[in-house]
Amino acid sequence: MTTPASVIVDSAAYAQAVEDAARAAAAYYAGGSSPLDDATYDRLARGIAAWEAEHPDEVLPDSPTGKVAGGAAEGDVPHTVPMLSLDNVFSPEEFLAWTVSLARRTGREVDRFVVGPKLDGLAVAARYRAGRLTRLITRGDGTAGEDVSHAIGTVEGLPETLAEPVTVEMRGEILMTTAQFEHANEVRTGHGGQPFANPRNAAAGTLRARERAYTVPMTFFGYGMLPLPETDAVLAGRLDDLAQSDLMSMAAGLGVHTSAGTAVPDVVVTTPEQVVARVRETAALRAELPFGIDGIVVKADLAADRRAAGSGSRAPRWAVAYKLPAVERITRLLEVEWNVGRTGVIAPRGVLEPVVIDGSTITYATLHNPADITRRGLRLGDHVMVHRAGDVIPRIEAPVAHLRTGDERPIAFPAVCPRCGSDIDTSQERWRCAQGRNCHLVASLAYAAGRDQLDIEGLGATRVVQLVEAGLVADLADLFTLGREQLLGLDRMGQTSTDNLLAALAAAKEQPLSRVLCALGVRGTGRSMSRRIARHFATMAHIRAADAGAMQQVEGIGPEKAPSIVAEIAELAPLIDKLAAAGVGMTEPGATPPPVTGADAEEEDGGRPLAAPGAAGPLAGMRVVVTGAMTGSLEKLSRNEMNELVERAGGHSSSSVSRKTTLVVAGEGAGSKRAKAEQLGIRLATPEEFAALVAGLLD
Ligand SMILES: NC(=O)c1ccc[n+]([C@@H]2O[C@H](COP(=O)([O-])OP(=O)(O)OC[C@H]3O[C@@H](n4cnc5c(N)ncnc54)[C@H](O)[C@@H]3O)[C@@H](O)[C@H]2O)c1
Ligand SMILES: [Zn+2]
Repeated sequence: MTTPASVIVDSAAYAQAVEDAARAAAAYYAGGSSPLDDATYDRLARGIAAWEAEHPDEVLPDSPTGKVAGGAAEGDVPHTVPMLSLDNVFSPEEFLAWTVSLARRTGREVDRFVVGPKLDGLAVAARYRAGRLTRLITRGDGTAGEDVSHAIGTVEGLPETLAEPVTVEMRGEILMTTAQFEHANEVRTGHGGQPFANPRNAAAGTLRARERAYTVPMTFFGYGMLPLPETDAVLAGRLDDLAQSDLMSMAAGLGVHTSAGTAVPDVVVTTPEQVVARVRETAALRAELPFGIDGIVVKADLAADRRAAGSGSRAPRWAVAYKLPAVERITRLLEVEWNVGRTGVIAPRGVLEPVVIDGSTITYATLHNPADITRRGLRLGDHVMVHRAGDVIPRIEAPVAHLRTGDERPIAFPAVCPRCGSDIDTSQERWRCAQGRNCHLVASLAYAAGRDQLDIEGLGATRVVQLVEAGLVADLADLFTLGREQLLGLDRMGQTSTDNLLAALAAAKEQPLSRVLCALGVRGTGRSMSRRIARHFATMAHIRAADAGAMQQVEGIGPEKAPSIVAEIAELAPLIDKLAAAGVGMTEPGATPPPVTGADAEEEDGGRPLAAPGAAGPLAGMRVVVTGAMTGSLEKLSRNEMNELVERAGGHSSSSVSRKTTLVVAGEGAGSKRAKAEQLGIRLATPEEFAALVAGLLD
């Protein structure tokens, strides 16, 4: 898979692209955050190169094409041997083609390859004189780099003295491990700074910063060693002749950190097929590595092969980077959702503008906890760097602060548990519902007691919490066996409130099946779906006997929903039994059970079409929408109760007006729905007219 190129259509677009690329690369190499993610930058760079190939006379001097670091970095300390970039391949085919063209150029096959991780940091040259680290230099433009010796002593794996007093230059990558990155961001934001977008960025920024009130550690991985002009001739000769793999063993022996101790050490193989196999192994390990890699580097191992291949001005010909798909993209943070886990942990989750990372569309990313959001300084609407590797949950790293428009909004933290409404324990970084594991129970009981379900007056969230905490209620059915004495024993429960609650519970037992079903909170069945199921089956026994096929006979339940509803009802069997035993109603007044269906039944009645359920009543076959404020005898009815009334009268209630709608009950203040009904020529009724229509069903 090659990164597609941006398409550049004319000179003006080309000039703009060059400017954008130069600005991005300057930020990227300086450790500021680039406005582009790597995939976007690479697409732009390829577009630029493609346009230049067609218009060689119009190439601008600032073009990144063919330059180390895209021409965006520089320095004033000359390198003894240029520090180059690497050419890229993206597939086994491209890699094989690379080996073939290399063999053609050198007139020989490469004998041995060394295959290792392409570490995602920045290249440095570390000069050791008589075994002491004297100078640290960045890659810069490849011929000269920047002196960053001030960082000596803060880079793990890059010792200040070697095991032997040799004069050599170590080359390698400086990066931050994931743990170092997290630490660095904590320290940095603790000092009032903006968090870094990702570990690479953090390493680049940290390495170049000269004066800072704090130091944060980084890690070095050596991948090259060469003589300096002062190196004695014997050693210089040896270094020039050693295989890459032997050089690295020697570096490790001198005390320098290399990939050797990691899960993806450099390995020596002899065939291109073995290289490809190793690439696959490394890619599979990527997500679990404690440091970032953006590919695999393949090098000719033997000095003779390297000499024969030589180098171009931008990259050596004896090595190539097998790139892995980018794991980071920049997208926007649209919302933050707060989800309560099984143990009551309240975790924020970012809703993203969908973005494709490594072939999957990502719409959510974890945000850890509120403190983390504060630390990262995130706001809604921010552009954020999103990281996703393998099956690991995508995470938001940091806002790309300079892309802010001023329209970003602060992220609101919940004041009470978003599920059950209880207090939140904020004493730890991970917030928890004060109800802990009982949160779910409190939430489901409060829901069941709600006005549109069992309508148990006096049983709000606070009272539910009290009952649960006192250990009196462990499920919905326990409510109906509560005794007077038990209730009186609770705080703030006097005679009157106890009597009222007991009366409300007794009344709840008389609720129709539709409300009991709704109170059970079966996933995918809200108020209107519960009503349809209850009217269709008429009794709980019929609902429980229904298989997925029978469940699909209910309007609005398709082949996807039916099995999960059936399964959940089966799961709820013990609770339903307990409710029935406590005297809770299990029938829907006015509904008749469907005739027996299934193979047997069909034979018996010769395939006769089933009678449409609930087809009787003044509104039989009608689709009714209720809108505006109800008045007169309907004044006290909630919207849910109105819908119930419509369905008891044999109609079908709906919340939006369409061509299928047959009647719109428009009360005071009815707006757009009324207008739409008029426009479509649908019959309108005032609340009074409607009340007359269903008079027989009103108390
Ligand atoms: N987001 C942006 O705005 C932006 C801008 C510029 C460049 N970039 C990214 O930078 C990359 C190209 O940059 P580049 O030319 O600096 O590097 P490169 O990816 O072409 O590879 C060369 C570098 O690989 C490194 N490397 C890691 N492990 C190595 C190993 N085992 N052996 C040898 N070298 C190893 C060295 O630092 C070396 O300099 C692209 O991925 C591009 O997307 C991004
Ligand atoms: Zn809760």
